[in-house]
Order: sequence, then C-alpha cells, then structure tokens
Amino acid sequence: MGNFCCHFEARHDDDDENKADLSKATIVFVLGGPGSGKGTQCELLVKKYGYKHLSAGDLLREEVKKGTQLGKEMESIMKEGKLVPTEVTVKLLRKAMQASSNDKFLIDGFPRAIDQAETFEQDIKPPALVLFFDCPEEEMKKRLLKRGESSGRADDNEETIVKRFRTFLDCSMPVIEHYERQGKLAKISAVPPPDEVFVEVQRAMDGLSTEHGEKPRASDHVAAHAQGAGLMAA
Ligand SMILES: Nc1ncnc2c1ncn2[C@@H]1O[C@H](COP(=O)(O)OP(=O)(O)O)[C@@H](O)[C@H]1O
Ligand SMILES: O=c1ccn([C@@H]2O[C@H](COP(=O)(O)OP(=O)(O)O)[C@@H](O)[C@H]2O)c(=O)[nH]1
Repeated sequence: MGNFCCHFEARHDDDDENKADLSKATIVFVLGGPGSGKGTQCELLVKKYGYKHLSAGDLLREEVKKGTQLGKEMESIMKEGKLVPTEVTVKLLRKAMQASSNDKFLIDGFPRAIDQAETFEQDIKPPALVLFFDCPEEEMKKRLLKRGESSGRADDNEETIVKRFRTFLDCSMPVIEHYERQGKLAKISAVPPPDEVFVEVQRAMDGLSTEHGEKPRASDHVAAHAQGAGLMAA
C-alpha cells in the first residue's frame, strides 16, 4: 500500500507572510470524515455566530479551476483522495483570512495531517476550539454518493471515496487525537439530522468566547477547556 499521507515537493513562497494581522483572530477548526457534514454545520454556524467560513477543499478547487500547472497537480492528488502539500493549503488559507474583514474563522476540512496542524499553528495561530463530527463510514459513503449526483465533484465517486476514507484514518485521525489530548476537542455525533447536530455544536460554541470580551453563554466541558486556553472572558 502506498503512503496516503504523502506529498509532492513543497514550494516555498513567502511573499504574503503577515502573522501580525491574524494575531487577534479566533480560529475554530471544523473536522470530520468526508461527508460527515462539516460544510452543512458551517453554514448554520455562519448564520448564528457570524464567523467567516473558509473551506480548504473549496479554496483548492478554486485553484484547480484556474487550470495552472499547480492546479493540475492538485487535481490529480485530490482525485486520488490524497493530501495537497501543506504549504499550498496554508498559503491559500492565510491569504483568504487576511483578505477578510472578519476576525473569527471556521477553518473547514483542515488540518488533515499532523504536519498541517503544526505548520498552521506556527504560521498563523493555534485554534481556540476544534469541532469533530463523528460519523460511521457507511453513513458518510451514502451521503457522498447522494451528493455526487449533483455536486459535480471529481472525488464524490465510489473509488475515490474509499481512498478518502483511508487518508482520513491514516492521516487525519491523529490530528483529532492530538487536539483531544490538548483538551480542545468537541466530539459531536454527526448521525442525527443537521438541526439536531447543530444543538450540540451550539453547546460547544457557547462555551467559547472571543478575545474581544464576548460573554460565554453556557458552561460545559468545552468551556472548561477554553478557559485553560485563556479564552474565557474574565
Ligand atoms: N446530519 C446530516 N444528516 C443527513 N445528511 C446530512 C447531514 N449533514 C449533511 N448531510 C448531507 O450529507 C452530504 C455531505 O455533507 P457536507 O456538509 O457536504 O459534508 P462535508 O463538508 O463534511 O463533506 C450533503 O449532501 C449534506 O446535505
Ligand atoms: O486541507 C485540505 C483539504 C482538502 N484537501 C483535498 O481536498 C479533498 C476534498 O476535501 P473537502 O474538505 O472539500 O471534502 P470532504 O472530503 O471533507 O468531503 C480532500 O480529499 C483532499 O484531497 C487537501 O488536500 N487538504
């Protein structure tokens, strides 16, 4: 079996590095297997909490659409269900964050490997909270095949779905475990209907306050973790 976490050689391009602009940002990573419902929950989160939603997959697909050489390489990696090099994704995310007037970000579908988490934290900032949507593979597969009927996505097909699951288990589950050890993880079952999942999402979010002095609304285990990370209002 090949290495599903493998990357091609990284390109270094630091022209738009600017850590300072994002130093006050509040970052929530939104993680879960392919088709677990990350994008669906992010839409609800944007409406209720006013975060800027940045999907790493959408940013990559926009680059692919440009038809550049890099875009072509990325397209073939994504069709194989593997991961685009960390530097490429972090750069796209940083640019999109800097272009936004918002200072609260939902980073959807990233980081998907430990090195990605490390790079993002060093280049930008650690997350305040990590939402993890837990969903059995059979359910995710059913959702992805249904989505594939209309999504037009080159990776929503049975062959690529199996590869994406493999990448998720091999590369992304260690990221989930990493943040669980740090006490930043809110693990939420993604099996119930979206509105029911969102009830649990709100419980996690309401435990979090930004560094701009918003009052936390609920106390739960995530609130306690956020306090540990210095995020709760005094
Ligand atoms: N809780 C849910 N129950 C049933 N279907 C869902 C649920 N959440 C999302 N879906 C559907 O499953 C598919 C994948 O959801 P999506 O939010 O695109 O997942 P992801 O961003 O994790 O790939 C979509 O077609 C979506 O409408
Ligand atoms: O940080 C990322 C996010 C996505 N991808 C690629 O983009 C694909 C689609 O990811 P997305 O989050 O859009 O969809 P999901 O698989 O979660 O449904 C993945 O399988 C990867 O090939 C990547 O390489 N790095």
